[in-house]
Amino acid sequence: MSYAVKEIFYSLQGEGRHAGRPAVFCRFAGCNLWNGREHDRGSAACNFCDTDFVGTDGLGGGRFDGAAALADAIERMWAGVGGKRFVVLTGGEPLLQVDDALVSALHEADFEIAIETNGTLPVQSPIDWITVSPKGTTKLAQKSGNELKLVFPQQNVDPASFESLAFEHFLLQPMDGPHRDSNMARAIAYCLERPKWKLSLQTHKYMSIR
Ligand SMILES: C[S@@+](CC[C@H](N)C(=O)[O-])C[C@H]1O[C@@H](n2cnc3c(N)ncnc32)[C@H](O)[C@@H]1O
Ligand SMILES: Nc1nc2[nH]cc(C(=O)O)c2c(=O)[nH]1
Ligand code: SF4
Ligand SMILES: [Mg+2]
Repeated sequence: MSYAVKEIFYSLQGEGRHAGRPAVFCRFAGCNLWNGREHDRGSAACNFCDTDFVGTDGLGGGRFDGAAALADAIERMWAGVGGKRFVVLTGGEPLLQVDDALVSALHEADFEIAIETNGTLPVQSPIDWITVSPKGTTKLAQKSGNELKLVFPQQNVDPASFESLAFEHFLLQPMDGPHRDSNMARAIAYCLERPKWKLSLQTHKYMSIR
């Protein structure tokens, strides 16, 4: 299997229950809910994406011929001493490319593996931490995991409709963009009213790190 990767970088996990934890981010190129072109954003199934996932031209990006080569590149980015190594597979939509061979190679290299997925494709490999972030009215294929992290608010999406799914944590993440401040206020109000939900901030944006 050959993998198309936009970028690989070492940073702090900014979001969710692992916020603040050092991690290597592997951002896969391509997504099934948007082609990444601004021209087509309005008609895409996911239209609020904050990420450039097109191509393989980012720092540490490229085409990797096989799981060993990609796991090596990820391992080279890890800069921590001691502690458990942690990698976040993201994108774009990582489940378009992640397979058993890569997950095995990363476990061999002593990484705990997290994934950030839109949930439209099932997780089929033994990943250690699954974050599902549902998008609009798309059909969820992955209905269990560690955290369900809903970008809020979204048109025609009621957080309560996810509450019966098998996740350990239910998180609302204010939608970044032109209405970020009012989205934050609405997310706070929602969590105060329905304590099953906790707030997830994109803390890396406040820290001005990647
Ligand atoms: C860029 S996505 C990549 C992974 C996967 N495609 C997904 O959507 O979960 C990484 C995370 O950023 C979140 N995200 C994307 N755009 C956002 C925005 N404008 N405001 C807040 N969170 C956003 C996504 O919901 C997801 O949890
Ligand atoms: N620091 C940092 N944390 C993140 N958590 C999820 C991210 C993503 O884009 O998937 C992300 C990201 O891009 N940067
Ligand atoms: S599903 Fe994820 S990567 Fe794809 S457009 Fe939406 S937020 Fe961006
Ligand atoms: Mg991001």
